[in-house]
Amino acid sequence: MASVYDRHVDLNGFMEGVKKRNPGQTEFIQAVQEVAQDIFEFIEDKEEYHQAQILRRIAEPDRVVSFRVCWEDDNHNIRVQRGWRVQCNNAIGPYKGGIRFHPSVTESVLKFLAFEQTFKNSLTGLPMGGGKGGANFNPKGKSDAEVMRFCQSFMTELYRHIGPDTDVPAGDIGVGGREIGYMFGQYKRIVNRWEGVLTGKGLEYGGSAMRPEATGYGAVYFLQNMLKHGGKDIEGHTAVISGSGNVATHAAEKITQLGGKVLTLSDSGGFIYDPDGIDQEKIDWVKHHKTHTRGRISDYVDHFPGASFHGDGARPWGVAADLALPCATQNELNEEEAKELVGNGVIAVSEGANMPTTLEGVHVFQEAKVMYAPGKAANAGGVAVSGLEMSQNSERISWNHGRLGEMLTELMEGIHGKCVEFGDQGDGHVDYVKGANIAGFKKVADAMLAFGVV
Ligand SMILES: NC(=O)C1=CN([C@@H]2O[C@H](COP(=O)(O)OP(=O)(O)OC[C@H]3O[C@@H](n4cnc5c(N)ncnc54)[C@H](OP(=O)(O)O)[C@@H]3O)[C@@H](O)[C@H]2O)C=CC1
Ligand SMILES: O=C(O)CCC(=O)C(=O)O
Repeated sequence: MASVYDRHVDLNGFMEGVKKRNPGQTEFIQAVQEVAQDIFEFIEDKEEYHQAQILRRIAEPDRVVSFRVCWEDDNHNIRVQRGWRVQCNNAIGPYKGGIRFHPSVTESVLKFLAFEQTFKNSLTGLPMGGGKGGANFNPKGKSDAEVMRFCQSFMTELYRHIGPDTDVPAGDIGVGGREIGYMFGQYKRIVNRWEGVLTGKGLEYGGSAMRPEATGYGAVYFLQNMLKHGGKDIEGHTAVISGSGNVATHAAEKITQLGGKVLTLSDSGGFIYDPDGIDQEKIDWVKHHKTHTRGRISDYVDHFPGASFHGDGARPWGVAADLALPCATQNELNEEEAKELVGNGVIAVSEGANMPTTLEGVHVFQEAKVMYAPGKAANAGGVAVSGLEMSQNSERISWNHGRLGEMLTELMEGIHGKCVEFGDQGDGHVDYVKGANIAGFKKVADAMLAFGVV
């Protein structure tokens, strides 16, 4: 059997090695598999990448830090959670990527996210490496005081592993403005320095205008670029969106602003279908309900009676629409659901979430030649605006909403262009998965080559 160090090891041999070294880490293995198939094709005749074992090295995080997070709930019970920071690759800049608080968080989930982030951050063109962190803590149902105590305890360990030129975390599922505030306050208290160590901060203390909107808006700008490339537009088209958090609500807002009609939103309890369209007033209600009241999407139908709620964790992919934007979580759109979307005539899919489509689902979109944008390209607007927040903090300046909006639009156009450059199939179709994987890989790989064996 070929060794993983063999120049001629094939994709299967490589993946066997990944599986052996990461037993049971299904999400991480899935993310590596999705990238490896394109990279193997790309490096076929590029001896330098083989000799330097670049892909093998990128698929091994620089380090995984795991730690205990101990905190006290409102009833004075001592609670123990596990926290992690996965620092995947810092070849092109400090580690950068969000923090997720959700009961489903495992080392495998964070390793997949940090691996994806490495390629995504490279695609932005900004100097940011890839990392991700989090804890198996569920903020749902917790009081503000409990969330604060948890965040402070989490940062009391995390602070020693991060820094403005080392690793700059941000938000993700379960981590929004409130959590970033508590974590930033604790970091500042411990190190006695104000520095841009987190992004997604409040505007009052060094945050960037446009960061809350950036991921959702960016996913729609990417969609707009794809449609334009195919001679189409968002205006007059219907869209199904999953999730009802930061990414989903801002994606819905931008689709609506551009003349599209959003039919669905969801959460882990199920989805709402509103045949009249989820307009700005309804989106504002959802934003407030999820962020401030911290309620459920099912409550939507009590306020907007034209809509229906489909419970038991149902997902919206059976609703016929022209556009689909999965914006909730990983593996939330499977092969059957992809077939259903294709059967209903979906034109384009833009992933606001990270790896929301299973590998089998991706193949369905690819075979049907649907315009399909993987998360690492489509949702890169969030981290790109985080990169701009880092620049603003370093320079002690602040750009306004309008300027940042222009920069986000340009950045998404640039990412789309890179995907086309490496993913153009020559028959008018663009394989955006391949384009994103190769463009993201090449920059990181070339930087690693420059460093020698480190
Ligand atoms: N925030 C950002 O800037 C970026 C986020 N992303 C990705 O976008 C996705 C959404 O993140 P974000 O909007 O920030 O997170 P939020 O916490 O704001 O919202 C998450 C949404 O997804 C739903 N959800 C979470 N887990 C599940 C699940 N297991 N099944 C069904 N629904 C679920 C939540 O429902 P419920 O309330 O029931 O939990 C909620 O509606 C994630 O994949 C994230 O990694 C990507 C790039 C940047
Ligand atoms: O803004 C950031 O640094 C992180 C965003 C993120 O976690 C992501 O792109 O998945």
